[in-house]
Amino acid sequence: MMFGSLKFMRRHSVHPSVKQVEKPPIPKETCGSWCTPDSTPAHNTLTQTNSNIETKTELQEDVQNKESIVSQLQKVRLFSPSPPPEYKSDNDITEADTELKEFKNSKSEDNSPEPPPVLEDKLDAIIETPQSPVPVSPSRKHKCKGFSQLSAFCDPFMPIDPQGRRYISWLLLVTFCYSYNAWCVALRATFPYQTPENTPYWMVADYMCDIVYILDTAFVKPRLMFLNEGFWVDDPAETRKNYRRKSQYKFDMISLLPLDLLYIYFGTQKVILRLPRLLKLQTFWEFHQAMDRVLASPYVVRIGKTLFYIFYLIHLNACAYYAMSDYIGLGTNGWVYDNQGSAYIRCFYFATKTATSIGKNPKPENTIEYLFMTAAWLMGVFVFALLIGQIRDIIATATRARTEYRQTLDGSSRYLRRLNMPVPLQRRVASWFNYTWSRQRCFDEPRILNSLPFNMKRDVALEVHMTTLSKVQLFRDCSASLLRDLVLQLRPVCFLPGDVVVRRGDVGHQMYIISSGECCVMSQDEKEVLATLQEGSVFGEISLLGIEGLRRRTATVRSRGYASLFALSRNDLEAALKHHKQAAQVLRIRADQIIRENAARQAKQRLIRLEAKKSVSIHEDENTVKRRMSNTSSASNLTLEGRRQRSASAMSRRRLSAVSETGGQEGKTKKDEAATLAVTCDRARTPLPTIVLSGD
Ligand SMILES: Nc1ncnc2c1ncn2[C@@H]1O[C@@H]2COP(=O)(O)O[C@H]2[C@H]1O
Repeated sequence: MMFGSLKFMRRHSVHPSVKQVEKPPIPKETCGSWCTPDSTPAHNTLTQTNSNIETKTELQEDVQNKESIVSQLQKVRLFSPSPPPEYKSDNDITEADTELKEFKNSKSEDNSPEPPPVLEDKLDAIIETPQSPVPVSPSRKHKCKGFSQLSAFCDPFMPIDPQGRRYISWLLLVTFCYSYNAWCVALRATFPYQTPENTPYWMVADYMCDIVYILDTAFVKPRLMFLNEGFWVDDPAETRKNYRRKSQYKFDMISLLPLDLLYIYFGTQKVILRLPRLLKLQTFWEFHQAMDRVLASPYVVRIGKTLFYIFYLIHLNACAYYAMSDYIGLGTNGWVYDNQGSAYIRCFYFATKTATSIGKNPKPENTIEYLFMTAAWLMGVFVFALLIGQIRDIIATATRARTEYRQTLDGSSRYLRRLNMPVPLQRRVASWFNYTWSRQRCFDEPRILNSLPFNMKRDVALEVHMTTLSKVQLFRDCSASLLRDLVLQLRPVCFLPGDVVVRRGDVGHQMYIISSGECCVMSQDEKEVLATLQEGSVFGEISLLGIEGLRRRTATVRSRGYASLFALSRNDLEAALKHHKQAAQVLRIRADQIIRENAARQAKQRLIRLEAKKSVSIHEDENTVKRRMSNTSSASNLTLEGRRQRSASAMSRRRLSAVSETGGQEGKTKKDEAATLAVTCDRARTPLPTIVLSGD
């Protein structure tokens, strides 16, 4: 019980504005921030002493100690409940900064056994969907340990991932063997290319392909894992059963029929006996589907497959033409092949002419030739339709995004011209389109994402924006669930060089995270750059935090070059911070630090201005006194004492007038100026009022 309460104290932050309600201890990783007491000096004190606590009284004393330390630390925070002690020097202004560093250091010094995970590690846990159907089965993981992936692939008892690279490489080999059979069986069956001399070479090639077929049917396909109601099944008995249930298994078995044994009766010239090998067509399709999935530009695969079909049909046509010519008699009439030149090339040429209806075809002279030509032309129509239709589809799909971009750009240019917009503005719009296109390659990202289920959408967004988000300090310091909650609310926006992202004095509606590029925080007069923010930096949050008197932008922020940012709306931020108090604290501390720095900077600038004016007026006074003294040196009736008094009064009059002049220029008297300065300095030193986030 006692240690339970101790644990509880160690793991929970003591927020003065929040009434403490006893909750069960939360797991360590959910507290992984430098804002939790785990990393505070209070926590260290507590952990050092807790081993000595044995009685209830000691425990209570320790709790009091801890609370006093925590309250001291919190006095300098924005969310301090009570007025702070007096600040003795300007160094106090940077105290928030030091405090942040201390907290970070104390985190590293913390004796906690588990260091907080870095964001990249956290992201692995955030993305819940498996990245590939590689089995999650622990048994498989265990079996794979110590073996190379290749040996695992060769192991006849290991299941195979159907989307793994090894399997796709294997499919490539089977597809190659299939293509060899598909082309060579027809070629050797019709053309006289298989002679008794080269038959052994052909047969070696044939049987090597047959070995690949056998290995595929006996050892690879039966080990393929499959999805059963969303679970990957990698049990060898089950995968084997699954393969045998498929029609593919039957075709694969028929394709292996050893009809070649009939060579004994018919001779090795009867290559047509290998025709069943062409039934392994499903593996050919499977390979193309797999390539379509894994390649960055699947259009290449699709075009390749279409061309394969077209050439294959023309090849079959060429084989049929030669067979027909051979049957009628080579060179016996004007239509048949005249047995001149390379037989295959001449016949392929004829078949291409017929299929594409390009060029003059020889006139058929008998019924059988007419029938052949009719069939060839019909096939030609089909080939043409297939070729044009498929290629058009593929190209249209490949360039659809670019076409849409062109249309949008043209539409916007026409619209701006019709409204007679200034040319520079038109150029800026075009420039924005170009930049956005070059960055995102699409304008309808939300539409694509919206077609996915919520979890998948979130995982896709996390993956896409992973590089940028892993650099955001806020997400590093807070729990990973904050990132999960926010990632879908982030809206990508682009800015051109010099664009104002937020303007000082405007009402804040969004905060920003820099995805790429740089943004400059400008001083009040926009002449000085206060800070240059880079990739992963967050800005524009102060006016969203609901700080009394700071609901408008505190500074102007401009993009330096092209900048890609993520915008997060006030409502989305508030909704997230309602559930992530830790993130709210991080933002408040950062806001506190920035406000103090800005206030200190302004106070210093005013002081410098005032000092400069003072020295100018004193200089002027001295000159005037000297002039007067020289003018009135002849007037001996004045005593030395009288002159001094007059000079002093003149000097004070001049000072006063100088100050009132300054006041006139700036709409303030010197008194006002001094008072403002005092207030500013005071503000810079004293903590700002408690931030009230709506929903807190
Ligand atoms: N000195 C500074 N250094 C870094 N960022 C600043 C500084 N001053 C203001 N900002 C940021 O600029 C933003 C302007 O809009 P906000 O006031 O909403 O939030 C502000 C801060 O995020």
